[in-house]
Amino acid sequence: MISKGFIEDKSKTLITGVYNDLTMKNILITGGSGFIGSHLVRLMVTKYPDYNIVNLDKLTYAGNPENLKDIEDKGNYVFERVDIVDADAVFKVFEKYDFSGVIHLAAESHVDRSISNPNEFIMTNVVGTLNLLNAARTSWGSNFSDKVFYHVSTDEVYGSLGDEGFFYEDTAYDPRSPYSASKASSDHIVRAYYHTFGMPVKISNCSNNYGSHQFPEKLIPLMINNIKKNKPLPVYGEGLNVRDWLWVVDHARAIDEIFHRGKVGETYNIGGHNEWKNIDLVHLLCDTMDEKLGREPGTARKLITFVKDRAGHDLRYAIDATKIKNELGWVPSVTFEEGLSKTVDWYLENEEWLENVTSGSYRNYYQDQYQNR
Ligand SMILES: Cc1cn([C@H]2C[C@H](O)[C@@H](COP(=O)(O)OP(=O)(O)O[C@H]3O[C@H](CO)[C@@H](O)[C@H](O)[C@H]3O)O2)c(=O)[nH]c1=O
Repeated sequence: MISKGFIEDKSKTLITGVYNDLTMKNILITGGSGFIGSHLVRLMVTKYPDYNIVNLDKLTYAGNPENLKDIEDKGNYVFERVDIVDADAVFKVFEKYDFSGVIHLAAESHVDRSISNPNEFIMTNVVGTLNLLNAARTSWGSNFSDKVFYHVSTDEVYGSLGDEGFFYEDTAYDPRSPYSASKASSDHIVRAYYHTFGMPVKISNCSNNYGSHQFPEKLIPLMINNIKKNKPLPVYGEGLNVRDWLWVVDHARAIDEIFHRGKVGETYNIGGHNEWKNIDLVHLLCDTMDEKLGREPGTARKLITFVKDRAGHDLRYAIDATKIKNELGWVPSVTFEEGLSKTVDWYLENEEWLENVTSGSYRNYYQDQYQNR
């Protein structure tokens, strides 16, 4: 084991050189301060005390270490504030730690933001992924034994479905937003490093996630926040678009399975088989919130406001998750009703978190704290 002092004195790790204890695997998780990333870091730190989990995160508006407050003092957790677009900084982290595995989640993820600012998505999602692949390749040389580079991706790479059918692992890519095009590009680059350089890669493509710690720009936390504050509930177009919702903790469980037991060079689709038209989901949220807040039934529904549709709005996503079920035995652990109820409770109990992320105060606090590192 690494001596306690070595871990606790984080400043020491900066000058000690390669952080390498042969009894402890160093695993890099990028984007670990974000929504899905923080759930994965929590799972890995808790479930695998013999792993040293290094969370590399830039701390954008959507990520803050506050999300990991409950585990940040664990001896097997380290935080590195790094922008994956900065190739030198990424190389330095790979020099400092001897990683046996990389789980790459860091990404710009909001479709609407990708429409107003595509460049940032290409830089972070495409160039950032390339920088990580290059750093891993340099660090690992040609010795790939027991190494894994795992790219966590989205079902949006497959494009838009009509009223019928599902996305399968071999569905042709047809990304239609700058966000999904950037994720499709990074998937292709990851696969290219497998075919060209023999890098042991894995990819998963997951459907829409919901749960605690999701930035309230995404549909579910945005609606919860607005219902609480009696603000309008903006439903794009006629609300007929369909999404396949999965509890974020179940996504983290799936990533754990794929990372440890998935086949190298393969893709796994992850989804909850839980399709909802946006308007039906918003109705469910309204009714759930009315009940939990002790309001008159029908109160929240009056806040629904149909607004201009998203440009190029994909109609429907639906995942066929047979492969991960048959190969790895993964199935969701909760029903949508259970997961949604837990989620609503969390946002109602964590008002301060919601206020701080929307005002940016966590971000400012942590950015000041880490700016000289
Ligand atoms: C924010 C917002 C969204 N919508 C609609 C647009 C979509 O049809 C649906 C869900 O929107 P979003 O929560 O933005 O999620 P969506 O665009 O589906 O993409 C999500 O799901 C993807 C996986 O499918 C992830 O890769 C993305 O990172 C994630 O953002 O709700 C509204 O009607 N009103 C809203 O205010």
